[in-house]
Amino acid sequence: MMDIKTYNVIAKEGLAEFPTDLYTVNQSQKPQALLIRSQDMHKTPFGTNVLAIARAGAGVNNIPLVQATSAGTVVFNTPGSNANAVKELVLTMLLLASRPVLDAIPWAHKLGGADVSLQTEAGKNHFAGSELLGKSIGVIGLGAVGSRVAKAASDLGMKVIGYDPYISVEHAWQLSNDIPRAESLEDLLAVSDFVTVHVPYTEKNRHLLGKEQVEAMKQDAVLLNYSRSGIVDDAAVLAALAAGKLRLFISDFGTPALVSHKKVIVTPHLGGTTAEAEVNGAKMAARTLRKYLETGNIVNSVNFPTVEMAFEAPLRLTLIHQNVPNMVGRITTILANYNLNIDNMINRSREKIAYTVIDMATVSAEQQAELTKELLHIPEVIRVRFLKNPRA
Ligand SMILES: NC(=O)c1ccc[n+]([C@@H]2O[C@H](COP(=O)([O-])OP(=O)(O)OC[C@H]3O[C@@H](n4cnc5c(N)ncnc54)[C@H](O)[C@@H]3O)[C@@H](O)[C@H]2O)c1
Ligand SMILES: O=C(O)CC[C@@H](O)C(=O)O
Repeated sequence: MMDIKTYNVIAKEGLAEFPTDLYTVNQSQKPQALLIRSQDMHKTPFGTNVLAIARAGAGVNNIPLVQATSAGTVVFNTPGSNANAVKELVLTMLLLASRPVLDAIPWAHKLGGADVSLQTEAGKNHFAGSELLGKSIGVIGLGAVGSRVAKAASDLGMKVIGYDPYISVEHAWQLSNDIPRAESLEDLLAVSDFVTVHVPYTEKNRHLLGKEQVEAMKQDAVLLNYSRSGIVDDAAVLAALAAGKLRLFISDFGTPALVSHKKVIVTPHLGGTTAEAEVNGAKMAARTLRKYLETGNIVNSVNFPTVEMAFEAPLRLTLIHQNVPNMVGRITTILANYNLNIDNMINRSREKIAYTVIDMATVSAEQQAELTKELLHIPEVIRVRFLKNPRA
């Protein structure tokens, strides 16, 4: 039995992916894996018993990746699982930024008496808005969310300009050729009536939109942050608003200064919060965890290489080790000393970490224990697991 510990609200459809004959959920003090959403794992200690952490969602800045990697804990996310939800909320906010319905609705509900329609016609011009058609929007980050926002804005008749110097081949293919790419962030900021940012939070992206970038924006531009707190320098935006620059700042990440400001609209980290996205993310996270725990295969990891090898032999040995020369040689020498024949093998690395998967015929539990001990004796080996193939 393996135990999965959850943090935050995880959709029941995701938890149902764990068969009860193989898994328990939240039953052990030493779980094999964690399934989380926004839980701050920088402040939540987890032991080396944790083989993997799956984040149902995109952003992984809530997880100490360097610490997890050196402990041999594989971290996964669920790319794209909530991208449509974020896209739809960004569209909602673009429309709300253009049509003052948030003020108009309470006004309309206060009207009374026999002449509601007369009062309506007399007062409605206070709530005249503008249209998105023909306005320009700069989309920073053209991944799962940004590429969808760019397409939807273009479908609404907006002039879209994108910026993503690190775009993946997959997302580049998805993006229409009609959407021009800015050479630099400054080029995008100079021409955009709306600027929306969809990049991950990393040290490099901290204050990607800082004082200089806010100053480079159009006088009446609207800035949206549905990425992460810290990617936009909120203080720089507040200073700009105080100086009469920018029409509106819309953020999914409130602070005391933001929530009390008249030219700021805050949503409570709602971008990925729809019933559909929560189910998508939880199911995807659970399936990714099961794949790793049961077969050792790694997909959608943010700190380990992708490794997929069909599990056909009776037994699989997986090793997490430092990415240094001659590891495979040292590992296979130990196996040869036990006279073990290798059926299939794969070795992949990512930065400082490497992962080796070796398929072989069955060996006894005793021999597995001996081998594990001996392999862990190699100083650069971090974790050793034997997995039994249930179908062999
Ligand atoms: N508000 C929410 O609830 C919510 C929901 C989903 C995602 N997010 C946030 O949005 C981020 C993006 O999500 P995604 O699913 O699109 O991720 P993604 O990985 O598919 O896309 C991110 C894109 O940003 C690009 N990028 C990175 N740094 C950049 C930079 N400096 N300039 C321009 N482009 C840059 C990458 O090349 C990539 O294409 C997540 O990391 C997460 O923090 C928030
Ligand atoms: O779990 C959530 O509700 C938010 C997820 C979102 O911020 C993400 O990064 O995917």
